[in-house]
Amino acid sequence: MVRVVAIAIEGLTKIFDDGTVAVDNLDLTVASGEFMVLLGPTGCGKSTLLRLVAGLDAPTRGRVTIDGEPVDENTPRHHRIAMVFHDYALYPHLTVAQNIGFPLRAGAHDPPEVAQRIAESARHLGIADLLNRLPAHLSGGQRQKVAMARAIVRRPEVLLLDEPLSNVDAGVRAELRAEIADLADRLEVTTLYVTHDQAEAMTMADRVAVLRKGVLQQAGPPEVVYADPETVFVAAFIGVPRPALLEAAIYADAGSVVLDLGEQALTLPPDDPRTAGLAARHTERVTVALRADALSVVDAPTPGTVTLRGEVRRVENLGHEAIVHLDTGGVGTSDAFSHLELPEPGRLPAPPPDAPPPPLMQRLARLIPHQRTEPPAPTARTPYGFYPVYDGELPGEPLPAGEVAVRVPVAHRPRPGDTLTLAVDLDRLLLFDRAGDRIRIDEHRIEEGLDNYS
Ligand SMILES: Nc1ncnc2c1ncn2[C@@H]1O[C@H](COP(=O)(O)OP(=O)(O)OP(=O)(O)O)[C@@H](O)[C@H]1O
Repeated sequence: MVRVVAIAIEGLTKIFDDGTVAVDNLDLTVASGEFMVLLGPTGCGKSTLLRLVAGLDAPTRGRVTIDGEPVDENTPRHHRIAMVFHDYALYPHLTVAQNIGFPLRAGAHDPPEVAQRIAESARHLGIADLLNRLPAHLSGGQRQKVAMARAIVRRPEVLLLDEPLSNVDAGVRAELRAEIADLADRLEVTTLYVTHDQAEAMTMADRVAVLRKGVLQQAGPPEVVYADPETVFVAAFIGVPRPALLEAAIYADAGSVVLDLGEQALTLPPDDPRTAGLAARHTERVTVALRADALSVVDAPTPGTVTLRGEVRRVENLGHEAIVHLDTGGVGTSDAFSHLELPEPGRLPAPPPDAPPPPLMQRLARLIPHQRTEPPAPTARTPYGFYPVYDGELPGEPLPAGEVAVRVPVAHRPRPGDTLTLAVDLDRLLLFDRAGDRIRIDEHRIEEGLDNYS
């Protein structure tokens, strides 16, 4: 079934008077009945975006339409939109029933209908037995349910939720997550849900939109943003434990490709399409993202398997499994290079000095011989790989050694100091360029193929 686009956000930009760019040229559509989660770190513009969708603030550029009708500051109480904030904002002197019925007070509803709507909303949230209580006599979870009941009492078509569970106890949060997602589904209401909690995003969303500094990084189903991230930021922001981000240099020679991590290298199998795709990036510096599920402990390297060695630093016993953290001797990608840095409060930082050159310059750069011997002698190795780091890229302080994490059965957990061999699943090996964008090896191969025909 083709879903109708309920919310269309086009070229939306919000620049505050002090110059803060809170939302930056954002395009996003939310289908009718869809549960879309806006996910990102604090200050990335989630709340600002929600307020623009609600018509509470005016955008600097761009527009929002709901079912084709523009939303603007003249329609802040758009009758089809309901919003819930994290602080519940209940009236302390009103009972639960009066709080839920509050949005109907000025409407054209007669008292029996109001009572019926309040009862219906309370039933949806499972709080029908609390109707005569005052908010002070409710738990945090119950208060949030009252706020939700109040939001749905007008039977909105669009529900905007701004971190509604952030003030609720951790224990109740998981339960409420499921209830809210289930409620939105039953009511077939189009929902935009803001959170910085990836567990919330992954468990509740039909699609997750990941924001960084006001810029949309990626929107897609939870399993896609997890397994197929478009930027290093998305890869690093989603997943527990966080993936290891390691500096690497690509070295291609006579059909084989090596991802050099410094103290050790991943030698990719020749004749593999992924190897062919990477060969064109000979000498390029990249970030390798390795999630725990891209790694598995093996007894010893076997032919055809790509392996890493690591020394066990820490073992976290979670009862059902253990997470083993190993030092591979690799170099962790610094914040400045990984594009993971959080915005300074109130202001976006200037673009990093190592912002990528335009594509033509990148191509030309590959043609410029770098200072190295060919083939690289072991002495040419740096902590970053075979090739010396290019000018101006080395930070003053040495970077921490790159740790990777792997899951093992508790019964087979190693001890700190043990050395393990890890097989790397090449299908889950994620590579990113210096701009933080995903290197899609197959696409690159197609591009190269086209080049050959031009
Ligand atoms: N009225 C304002 N004037 C100036 N800057 C503002 C204003 N409101 C928000 N900002 C800034 O805009 C950026 C985005 O803020 P916003 O509240 O949308 O982020 P957020 O992702 O919702 O953060 P959080 O998760 O902490 O609520 C931040 O840098 C914030 O400091």
